[in-house]
Amino acid sequence: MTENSTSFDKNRIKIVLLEGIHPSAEKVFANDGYTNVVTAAKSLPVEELKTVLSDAHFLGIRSRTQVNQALLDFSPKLAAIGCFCIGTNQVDLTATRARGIPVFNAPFANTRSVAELVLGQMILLLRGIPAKNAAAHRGEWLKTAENSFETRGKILGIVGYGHIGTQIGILAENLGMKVQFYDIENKLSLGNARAAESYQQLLATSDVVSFHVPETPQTKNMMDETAFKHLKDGAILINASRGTVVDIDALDKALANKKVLGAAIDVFPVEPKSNEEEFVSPLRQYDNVILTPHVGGSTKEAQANIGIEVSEKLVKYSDNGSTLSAVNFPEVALPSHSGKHRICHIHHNEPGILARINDMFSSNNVNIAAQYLQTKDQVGYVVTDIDQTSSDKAFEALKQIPGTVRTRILY
Ligand SMILES: NC(=O)C1=CN([C@@H]2O[C@H](COP(=O)(O)OP(=O)(O)OC[C@H]3O[C@@H](n4cnc5c(N)ncnc54)[C@H](O)[C@@H]3O)[C@@H](O)[C@H]2O)C=CC1
Ligand SMILES: O=C(O)CCC(=O)C(=O)O
Repeated sequence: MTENSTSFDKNRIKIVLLEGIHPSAEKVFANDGYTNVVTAAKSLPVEELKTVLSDAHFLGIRSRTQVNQALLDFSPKLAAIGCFCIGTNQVDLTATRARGIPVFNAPFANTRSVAELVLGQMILLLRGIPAKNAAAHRGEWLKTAENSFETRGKILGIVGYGHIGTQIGILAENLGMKVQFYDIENKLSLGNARAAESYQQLLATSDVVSFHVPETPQTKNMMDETAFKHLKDGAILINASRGTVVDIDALDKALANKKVLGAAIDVFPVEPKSNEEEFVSPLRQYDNVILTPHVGGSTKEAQANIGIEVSEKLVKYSDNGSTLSAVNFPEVALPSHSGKHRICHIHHNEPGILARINDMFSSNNVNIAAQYLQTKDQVGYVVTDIDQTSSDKAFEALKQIPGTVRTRILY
C-alpha cells in the first residue's frame, strides 16, 4: 500500500480477527504482506481473549466482543482496533484513545442491508403475516383481512434520521408511505419526509415506529413504559438499532395488552454469545413478533464490503500512520513520503509537547522533512517525516518526552 518498506517485519505483526469476519479482510492483509493473522468464527470467552491479545498488534471484532479497560490491560501491544460493523459501543472509546489506540469502523457498508430488512419487516407486520405464518406451521388456517393493511398512505416514524434512517425513509416513500422523523440533530429532510414536532408527537401519530439511533446514555430505554403510553394504539414497533433502546419488559406488556399490533426486534439487551447458546426472551411467546438474531447487517454483500473497508483502514494505519475516519482519535490523512523516515508520536494533549518534540529533533541534529499534527480531546497525534537514516537516538529521546503515550517508527 505504501512505497516505503516498513521498519517492523510485517510477518511479526499479529492480527486477530474474531466473530466470523469475512475472508475478504484476510485477503487485504495477505495482499499487503501481513500473514500472521489469527481468526475465530465467534467471539471468545474473556480468558481466551486475554491470551490471544497478549501479543496482538491489531484486533478485528463485530458487535459481540466487549473491549473494556480490563481487557486493554492484557493487550499491551495493541496498536489499533477495527470494528467490522457500524456500531462502536462495544469498545470503550475513551480508554482506547487514552492508550493511543485508534478505533475504526465501516460507517455505511451495511446500511442498505438494514434498510431492506426493516422495509420487509414493515410490509409483513402490516399484513399480520408473522402470526399467520406461525399459525400455518401449526396447521391453523387464518384467512382474514382483519388487522391487515397496505403500506400505502401509512405513516412511518423514524427515530434517528442518520444513514439507515434516511435510506429507510426514501425506500418507504417509494411504497407510498408518509415519512416523519425525530432526531436530536437538525437534519436535512430527504424526499417528502418531515421532522416531527417532538419524540412524543412522532410516537402518537405514526403507524410504524422504527428505531435507528446509536447506543448512548440518552437512547437507553428510549422506548420505555412511558413512551409506550404515548404510542398510537395498534402501532407497529421495529428495533434494529441496539438492544438497550427498547425496554423489553415494557414491550412485553404492550404486546400482551394489544397496545402494539406487532413488532420486529433484531437486537436485544442480552444476546447469545454464539449460535450454540440459547436465545432467552419473553418475546418468544408472541407469534406477531419477528425475532431475528442481530442480522440487520448480515448479508454477503455487506460483510464482504465491510471486510475490505475496515482491513484497509487498519493496513493504512499500520503502513502509513493515517487515521482518517477513526471514531475516537485525531484524524490525519497522510501522503507516503518516499526516501524519508516516518515517526509517529501519540501524547497527552497538553500545551508545549510539539515544541518539545521539535527541540529534541533539533538537538539530535535531525532534519524534519514534513510534519502533521492533529488533536482530539485528551490525545494529540504528531507524525514527523525525517531525513536521517539512523534515527535510533532521536527515537529513544522521543519516548522520554513527558506526556508521551506511545511512539512508532513506521519506516
Ligand atoms: N441490526 C444491525 O445489524 C445493525 C445495527 N446498527 C445500529 O444502527 C445504528 C444507527 O446506524 P446509522 O444510521 O448508520 O447511524 P448514524 O450515526 O448515521 O445515525 C444515527 C442517528 O441517530 C441520531 N441520534 C442520536 N441520538 C439520538 C437520540 N437520543 N434521539 C434521536 N436521534 C438520535 C443521530 O443524530 C443520527 O442522526 C448504529 O449506531 C448501530 O447501533 C447498524 C448496522 C447494523
Ligand atoms: O454484523 C454485526 O456483527 C453487527 C452489525 C451491527 O450491529 C452494526 O454494524 O452496528
